Amino acid sequence: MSDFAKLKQSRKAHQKRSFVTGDFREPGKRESDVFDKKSVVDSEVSSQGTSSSRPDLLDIRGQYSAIPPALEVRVTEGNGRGIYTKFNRRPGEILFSVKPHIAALSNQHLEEYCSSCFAPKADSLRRCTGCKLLYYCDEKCQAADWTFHRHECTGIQKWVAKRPSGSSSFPGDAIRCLVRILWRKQKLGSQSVWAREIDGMQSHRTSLSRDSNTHESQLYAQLAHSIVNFLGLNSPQELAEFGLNGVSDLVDLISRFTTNTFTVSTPSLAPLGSCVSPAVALINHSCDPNAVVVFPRATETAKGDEPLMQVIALKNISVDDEILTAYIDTTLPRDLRQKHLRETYHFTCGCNLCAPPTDASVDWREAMWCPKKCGGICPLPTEQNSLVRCSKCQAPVRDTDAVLDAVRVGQEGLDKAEALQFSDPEKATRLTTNLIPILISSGLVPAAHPLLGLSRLHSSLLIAHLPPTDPGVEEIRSPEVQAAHPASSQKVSPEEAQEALDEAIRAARRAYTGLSQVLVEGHPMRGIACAELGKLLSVDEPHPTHLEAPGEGTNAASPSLSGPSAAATSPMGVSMSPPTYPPSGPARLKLAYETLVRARTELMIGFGGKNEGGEVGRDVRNQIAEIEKELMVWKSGIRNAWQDRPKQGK
Ligand SMILES: C[S@@+](CC[C@H](N)C(=O)[O-])C[C@H]1O[C@@H](n2cnc3c(N)ncnc32)[C@H](O)[C@@H]1O
Repeated sequence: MSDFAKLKQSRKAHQKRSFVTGDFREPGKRESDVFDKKSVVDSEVSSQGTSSSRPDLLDIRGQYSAIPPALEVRVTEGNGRGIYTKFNRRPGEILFSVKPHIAALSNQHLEEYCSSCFAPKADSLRRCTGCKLLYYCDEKCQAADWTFHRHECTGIQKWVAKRPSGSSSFPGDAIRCLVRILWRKQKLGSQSVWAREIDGMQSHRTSLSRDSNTHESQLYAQLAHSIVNFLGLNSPQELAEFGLNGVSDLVDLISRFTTNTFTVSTPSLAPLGSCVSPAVALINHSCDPNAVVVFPRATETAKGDEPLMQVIALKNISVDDEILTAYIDTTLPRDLRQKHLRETYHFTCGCNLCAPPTDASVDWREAMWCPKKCGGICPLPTEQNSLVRCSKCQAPVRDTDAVLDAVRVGQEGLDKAEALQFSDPEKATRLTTNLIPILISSGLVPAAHPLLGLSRLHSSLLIAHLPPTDPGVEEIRSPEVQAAHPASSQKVSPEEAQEALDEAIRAARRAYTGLSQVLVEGHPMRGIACAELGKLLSVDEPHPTHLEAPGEGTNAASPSLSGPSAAATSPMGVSMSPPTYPPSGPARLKLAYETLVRARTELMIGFGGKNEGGEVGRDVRNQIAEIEKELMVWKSGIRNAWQDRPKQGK
């Protein structure tokens, strides 16, 4: 076997085609979606009652020891407590690290991840013999979680015995987190630092709607009902043994949870479950954050400290500046962000991105290209404002109704495709495939909503269902897929597999381009999207359609994401096809290399320089080293072929 074939084989052996283990989300995003919104239960929770039992904001005796001395808690009017830095900070700096007070995996991940350290299953996990629901790496992990699981284990067994026959439901991660809090508080006492930190978290009980039909009221009722059930109580009065005096205290607990919970994610940002850290929860929100919360799984972290949460600086932060993270998906347009923040967090964001738009500034989240193609952008028309112009050449957008229609259809399609992505991925892919060209031809920029959402979903669906490109590997679809889609049961030809890969690359590039227009360099979502693109580009390099001169495609320094900079005619006088994306041969390998180098730079910020960009950053580093060796082999091969070419006139 040639050196090159060996290198290529070793790269392929090491690589999966994706770094991402599922769809990826805003890091640390606190989602109301973590709760099951489907069933609405009978018990109605009163939002009335005495004023919030929140202790004095500044009374933090002995609490928050997880916050390092370089940071401090300050109170401002309107925003309550927040965390400020006493020193200047650089992008990629780890501001603080903490193990959450409470964490729980979501049900769909229970068999794939350890319920104590949240590590993915390596060979096998060991199941708890009591509840037969939670799994652990080993006895050590089980022992570490026993403090929290002891009562939960019996609770789950009772729940299973009581549930209606045929139902496979288990209490979800939100309920298990809430009930773990109650058992822990009962054990440690309500005056313990641990319990005071939990009770000191912001509650919005007194601002909850009194209308029992709102989504929030129904969610609260459902959670309250499930907590009482899971604890095996007959009525809310029995909550007294957990230090809760009646329904209003229970509503306070739920409000603290919904306002302060975080989504635990994999190092590639796929959501895994929920967690609560009162120290990290002191950080206030901005739609243009200067820091981010991630779970990078650093190599030097002891297993017992996982899942370790880290707050990482995304920008330069000056002394006395407030540390601000984003609670919601900041790629969304202003109205949707404001709606989410009001509904879940009960405040109106006053950050610079939320300030009313001016004529001079156009937000890429709500923009389209100039109709005259001058290179400028225009605000997207809305029902209220259909007279929009290019901010550069002032050309007006004429057919605003068509743009409005495309955006509306795109939003409906995105909602549908998101709902179908796991139950019927083929239908979801058809929706994204059909809608993206409509929005592009209407002039939306890659970052505009809902084009960016559709592009991200499309990319993750294509990556998740890529056929193998290696002709030596025969793929056969599962009997379920064959039964559901007989037409798709034939073997995939190498050409079809190659086209599917190229299509996934184009989709990943569109998603990364959109994210780059609205998120700062180093934002973890950008880093992961760039790593995904680099990884796809490095899966395979189809044979080049022409022979390149040495240096033509293999060593250009500028990282181009817009395709190869191929000349119109090759040095050998052979007419070349116009530049296409993605390129083939060594140009593709070179592009993969440049994209991965860029991804590493981004990941070193978003997941911390000291963490070497987290687990994905370290994978990317290894992949870069392998591609470097391959590029050397390509270069010397091309040089030899160039030197051996038949000379003209001879
Ligand atoms: C996770 S807590 C943050 C810490 C909180 N300030 C405290 O004192 O506990 C979230 C709550 O803080 C407040 N908050 C966070 N960011 C804010 C902002 N940018 N403007 C106004 N209030 C904010 C809101 O009441 C929100 O529900």
